[in-house]
Amino acid sequence: MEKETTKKKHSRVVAAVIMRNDRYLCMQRCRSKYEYISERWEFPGGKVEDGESDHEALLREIREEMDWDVYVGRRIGTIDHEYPDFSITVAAYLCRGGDTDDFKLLEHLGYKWLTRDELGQLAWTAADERLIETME
Ligand SMILES: Nc1nc2c([nH]c(=O)n2[C@H]2C[C@H](O)[C@@H](COP(=O)(O)OP(=O)(O)OP(=O)(O)O)O2)c(=O)[nH]1
Repeated sequence: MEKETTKKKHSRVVAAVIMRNDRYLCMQRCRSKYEYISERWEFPGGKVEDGESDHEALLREIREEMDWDVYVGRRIGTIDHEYPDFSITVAAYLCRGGDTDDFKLLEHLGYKWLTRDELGQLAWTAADERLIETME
């Protein structure tokens, strides 16, 4: 009974949907204790810290994960998703990076630039699968 009433931890997450020409930057997460996100594909980003704006969080996360500076554009979607152990609200922003891949994979296993039609080839996190469905 106790377990059923225990509230899951909720986090606010920002994700950078980085476009170059007609391609999207897709990043593969590392192994995780949660099998449902382990090695899944995602848009780079992470949890928003207290007192931080989405914009600040995105710039900080992309620097931490990729040592890269991006231009953050408009918000393209917000998804509330409940995973078995926690829940998140992901706000996705359309972003642009430089013209070359001069970033590092400090926290990811790999990356791919894919067109909208190719995105379905990857094993995305469940939240991102829903986000991608909403993208034209
Ligand atoms: N970064 C990112 N996280 C996502 C996406 N989709 C999705 O479900 N998530 C989930 C996976 C994680 O549980 C959570 C983000 O946490 P994170 O581990 O990437 O961020 P963080 O570095 O701030 O977290 P932490 O390791 O310090 O706890 O949101 C996405 O597109 N990008």
